[in-house]
Amino acid sequence: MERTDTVKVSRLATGYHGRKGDIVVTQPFDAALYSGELTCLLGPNGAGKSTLLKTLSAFQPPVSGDIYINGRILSAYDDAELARTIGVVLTEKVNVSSMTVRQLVALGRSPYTGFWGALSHDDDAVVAEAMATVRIDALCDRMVSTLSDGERQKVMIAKALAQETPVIFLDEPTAFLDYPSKVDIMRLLHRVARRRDITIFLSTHDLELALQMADRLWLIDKTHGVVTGTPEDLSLDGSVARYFDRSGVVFDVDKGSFAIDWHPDSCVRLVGAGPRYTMVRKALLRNGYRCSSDVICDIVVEILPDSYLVNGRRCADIAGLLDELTTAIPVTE
Ligand SMILES: Nc1ncnc2c1ncn2[C@@H]1O[C@H](COP(=O)(O)OP(=O)(O)OP(=O)(O)O)[C@@H](O)[C@H]1O
Repeated sequence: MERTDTVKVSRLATGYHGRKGDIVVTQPFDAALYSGELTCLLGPNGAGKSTLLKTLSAFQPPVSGDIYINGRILSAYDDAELARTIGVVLTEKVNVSSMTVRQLVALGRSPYTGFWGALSHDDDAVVAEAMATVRIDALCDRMVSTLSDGERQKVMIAKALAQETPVIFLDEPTAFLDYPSKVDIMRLLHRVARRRDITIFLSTHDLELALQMADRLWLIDKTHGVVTGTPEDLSLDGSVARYFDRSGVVFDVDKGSFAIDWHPDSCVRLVGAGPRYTMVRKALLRNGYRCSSDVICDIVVEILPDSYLVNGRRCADIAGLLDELTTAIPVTE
């Protein structure tokens, strides 16, 4: 499938109009979003993610620069055209307590329905398909007020799909969800972008998930502005580390993920292999011990088939091993 740069920004600066002049949140940058791709916008609190999404959705004007959607400048779109071009899913809980799931998803058809908003058979089919895509068919007659946060988030995504726009923007769709639900939503959006060849752009704080699941990232912060690229290119060129390394957290480019920088001050010779080796090393690191199988240390931990040895004393599990460590008598070699 051919990739099209559906959304293009040129020397775009975002921000607000203050009494003393413009407050620039993001300095001018160029970037693009592509059809068939899921792009994630990542950055620390206050970096300007919501401001950028609101600007791209035409809820507020740019401080400077231009936004083009399907080759046409955004400011030339009227409200009706915008509603058929961009679907927007915000995080705020919608106040639709007296509505069923099906009725809420059907609101996505309002850019196409007449003055009275009556749905044609075709509209009904689009609503049913949107609910099926997001796998919420079973919820269709439930009142929206009775849904869990994750279920409601899926309903809002189905509403955006029913709107049949080539572009969908979502502000933190994975906020407040448990980890499996976050994965579920991201996987769903990734699949929908591919299958329907639409452009999906979302802001998130779920860095690890975005690194795994996004086709492309936009990284944003107040110091560096915006950089864009595949998660892999941005990992390799140091951008991910530059945007997110903090004291105590380091980006491990070999694993493509972040790790806590523990600064261990003691060492343990750890003898063994496999998943229990990995788990013991993890527990020891958290308790201030650097582990290696080939160093000479006062403390030796051995992983046996059914237990652990700490300087020759047997422990049944890792909790016992940690207790034993506090009283371990140094070995003499
Ligand atoms: N209406 C406003 N007028 C002036 N400044 C604003 C306004 N709204 C937000 N800001 C400022 O713009 C900056 C970016 O805010 P924004 O909400 O876009 O960040 P964000 O990256 O979405 O943050 P978070 O991750 O915390 O949601 C912040 O410094 C914020 O205080």
